[in-house]
Amino acid sequence: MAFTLSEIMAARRQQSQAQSHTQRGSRTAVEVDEYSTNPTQAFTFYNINQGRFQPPHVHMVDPMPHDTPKPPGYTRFVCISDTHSRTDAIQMPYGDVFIHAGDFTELGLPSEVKKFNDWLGTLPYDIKIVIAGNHELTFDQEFMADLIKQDFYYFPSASKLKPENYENVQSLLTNCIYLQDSEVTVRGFRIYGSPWQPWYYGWGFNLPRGQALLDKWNQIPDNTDILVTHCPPLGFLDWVPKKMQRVGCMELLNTVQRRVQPKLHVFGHIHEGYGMMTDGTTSFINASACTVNFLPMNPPIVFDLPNPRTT
Ligand SMILES: Nc1nc2c(ncn2[C@@H]2O[C@H](COP(=O)(O)O)[C@@H](O)[C@H]2O)c(=O)[nH]1
Ligand SMILES: [Mn+2]
Ligand SMILES: [Mn+2]
Repeated sequence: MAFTLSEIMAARRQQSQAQSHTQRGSRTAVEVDEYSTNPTQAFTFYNINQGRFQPPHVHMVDPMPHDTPKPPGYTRFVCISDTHSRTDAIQMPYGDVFIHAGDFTELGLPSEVKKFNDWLGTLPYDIKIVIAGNHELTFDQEFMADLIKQDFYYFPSASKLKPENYENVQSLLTNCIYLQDSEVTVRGFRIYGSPWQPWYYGWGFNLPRGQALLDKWNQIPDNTDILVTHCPPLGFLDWVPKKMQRVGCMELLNTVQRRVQPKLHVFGHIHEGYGMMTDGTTSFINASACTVNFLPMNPPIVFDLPNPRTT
């Protein structure tokens, strides 16, 4: 891939801007990036994960073993995602706060949501936080309205659903706190959740890359401690090997690194990206339980954070 001199100069300007924001610890409003619609090219162009920050803090992190003792004064987060109605064999570790980053069903059918909620009811955590993903079709009311207009053409297996069965589908989640472009404070941590992701074959909560997604990320409060999204940010656990593509969201990356700077960002969606990384400020967890073949093989990832001081 060849870049012109002016493109290289523009990338350098962007890099040094990002670097000086990081050094000063300042937070800036995020604008749509000119390479937003081509994330694989943007990853190379901006040298994300290597040249954007000096010294390079970005690296993979080995998830903590589940039997690691929790230090006093810490809260343990148990992160999972993309369980796709396959929770039966999953071994859940000790922890305080459960976080599920979406795709807990295959199609968002009320029967699947009830089954997931029953499973949540068996889990021992003090607090359980859940967001939706693109597979929770019924949680996206606008998507369902369009699906009816198209006579369920793209999702015939959802055609037996009647609006009265799913209009209030969130109310079936009685055993958790459900976040949808909203936040909750638990144990002093501000947690924000959002289900949106870049358009891919017209599933639920799909939006075009660029301004439409940035409008959603702009709703994330500056002082969020833990961000939960369904999709990854560009360059972090977002590689799709079979397509040789980076598919994370550029505007989400810039929102996380330049404005919000949460301690922890939990997501899923790209099953192949299961694992953990850090950029020195934020720890990134792709908690996809299912592999690319939809087998629930990946264990939940646990993460400890010191309890915020309350004065
Ligand atoms: N090339 C892309 N592949 C994508 C994208 N979004 C998802 N995927 C692939 O699908 C699986 C499963 O995702 P799910 O939402 O259906 O559970 C994921 O692991 C990827 O392989 C995309 O935007 N581009
Ligand atoms: Mn999934
Ligand atoms: Mn998904």
